[in-house]
Amino acid sequence: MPAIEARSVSKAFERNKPVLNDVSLSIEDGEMVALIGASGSGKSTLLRLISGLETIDRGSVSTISVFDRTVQASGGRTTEARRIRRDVGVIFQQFNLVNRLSVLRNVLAGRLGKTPFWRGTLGLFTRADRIRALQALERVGIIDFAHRRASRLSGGQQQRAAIARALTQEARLILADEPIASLDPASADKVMGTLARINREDGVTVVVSLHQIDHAFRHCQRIIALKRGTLVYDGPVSGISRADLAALYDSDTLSTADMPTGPRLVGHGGAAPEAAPKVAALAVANA
Ligand SMILES: Nc1ncnc2c1ncn2[C@@H]1O[C@H](COP(=O)(O)OP(=O)(O)OP(=O)(O)O)[C@@H](O)[C@H]1O
Repeated sequence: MPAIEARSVSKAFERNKPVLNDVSLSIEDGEMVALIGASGSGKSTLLRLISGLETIDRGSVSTISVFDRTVQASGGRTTEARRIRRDVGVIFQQFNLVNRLSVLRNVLAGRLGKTPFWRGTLGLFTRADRIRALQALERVGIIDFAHRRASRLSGGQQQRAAIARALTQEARLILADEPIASLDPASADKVMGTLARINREDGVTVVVSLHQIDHAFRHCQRIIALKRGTLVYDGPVSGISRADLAALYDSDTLSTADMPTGPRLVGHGGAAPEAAPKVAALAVANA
């Protein structure tokens, strides 16, 4: 079953200014996919549409399904979208934790979708939920900070707390929108390594938008590239070249640090995409 199925997705915030233009893609359960593209290419918008945080254009033929349940259709969010969100963990660049609450309380928020409303508002989580949250904190390596205020964690630690929240939620799909954009290289490595491990060990599908292409090469098996709202590449990381990347970013000065020198993949449990890569489209979009 595909984790995500998007058909002819278009989105415009202003009339005649499409931010996404007829984007179709299918991501299998268990894949770890990097979403890349220059600033403003539509990565966040696509992730927000998949998670149901944004709505497709009214009257458009776009459809988006998550685990075979329709999130967007007939020009709007479906009534199911809210329920589907229980299976989807969303991680943003700006660590979306509640600063004044403890790390543990933030992580327990992952249980809210599965907790009766009155219990959740009073913070009355079950013992099983607390154990689950502590186990998640242990897995992401920040159990020692469980009772610390979220605001007192470093950016990388906050991002790992957000991953622990998704684990506690038992998310089957994690959508991470530039989760390492504001982190130093070592913290970025830890966050990406944590996402890759969860993907590998738990089979959680991960779609992560990135500006740091080297991380896409190191941790992901498949790349989907957007250029000015159009999907221009969808295929294995091994199928994308320096020239393709230069075309994608309109740059002939890509840093060598952006390209891998060794093996491109680290151990990964996801399924390989079968669709032929659409490298040719890059040249067209760049023309
Ligand atoms: N709520 C909004 N209202 C109006 N325009 C928006 C809104 N959200 C995004 N946009 C516009 O849509 C375009 C795509 O934005 P988006 O954030 O999806 O790109 P991105 O590829 O994620 O960029 P970045 O890498 O800089 O985060 C941009 O031109 C942006 O200004």
